[in-house]
Amino acid sequence: MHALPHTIAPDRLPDLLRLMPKAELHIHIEGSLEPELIFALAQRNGIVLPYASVDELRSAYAFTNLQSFLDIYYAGASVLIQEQDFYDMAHAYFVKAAADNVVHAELFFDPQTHTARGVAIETVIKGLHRACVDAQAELGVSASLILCFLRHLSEEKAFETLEQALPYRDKFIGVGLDSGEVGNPPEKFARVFARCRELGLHLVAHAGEEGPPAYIWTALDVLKVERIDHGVQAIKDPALMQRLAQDRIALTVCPLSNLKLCVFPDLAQHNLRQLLDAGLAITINSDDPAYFGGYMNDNFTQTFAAVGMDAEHAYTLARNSFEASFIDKATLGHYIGRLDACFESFR
Ligand SMILES: Nc1ncnc2[nH]cnc12
Ligand SMILES: [Zn+2]
Repeated sequence: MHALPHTIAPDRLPDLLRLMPKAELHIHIEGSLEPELIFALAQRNGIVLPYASVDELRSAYAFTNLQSFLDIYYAGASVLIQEQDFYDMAHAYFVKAAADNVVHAELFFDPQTHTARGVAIETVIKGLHRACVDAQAELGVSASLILCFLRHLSEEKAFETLEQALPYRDKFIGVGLDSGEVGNPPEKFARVFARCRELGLHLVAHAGEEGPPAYIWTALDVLKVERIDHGVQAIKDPALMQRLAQDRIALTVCPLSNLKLCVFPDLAQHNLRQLLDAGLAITINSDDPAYFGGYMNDNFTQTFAAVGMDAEHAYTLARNSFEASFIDKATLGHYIGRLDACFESFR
């Protein structure tokens, strides 16, 4: 039975958005590294940063597009050396996620950002995985890992990374595709995604963040992904909109990220509500919260205020986040039950 969210008074909407259980499906764990932790890890590892202070680093966070962000994001990740560093980063994220009533999270990580600096993939995966296990035990947050290939690098490098990761196959549930989109279409990674599919891994890809609808089509038809990360450019292609709606392909949309990377000039002009009202399986996510000025509840409350959505939209977005996740049927039923109970308590 569905809850009846439309009976909830509008002035209670911000509380509802904050308190409702939700899943986060698009978070780059390296993008959760706050400036304070960057400085603490730099000190712990004897690394000299090209910034004098936390404030100076934070003031460099003024981006004009995806690449201007990626340059500073990869530099920030250079302080991650030991397994404990990866653990501490992910643990800090889980504490923030739990405070936002995120009850399930699927974390992207970029192994090539670390292996290129001589950090073993074992160090990366073991640190992150231990934090996932502890998130469940300490915070009641279920979590899993999705390994992302950097699309500005070659498919051969992606294959090498997959080989290095396979001894830890039980510690990640899928693969994704991220980094600079334009000029690096999904089909560049056709063979490595086919191999990951044979291995039974879940498949997702960033597509249509800055890149054209054609990249969303090839992510679906060539890579055979189960979700599209971002995907907001789909609005330009009615046939694609129809395909996404019909096949219930979820889009993991990240409103504050799109704002900070100038995909939309302001939040009021974000197309999330149009995509949702067109029947697409839209979810709200934070992408790189330490860089874009907000975690999950900031994304929800600011987007709702800017585009004028109601409790019905809130319910649909939270429900979509669970239905689009890679959790098993029993856990899905449990989380939907908690979501319905939350909405009932607001009536
Ligand atoms: N928004 C984004 N797009 C592509 N690659 C990313 N890596 C981290 N954040 C990203
Ligand atoms: Zn992303």
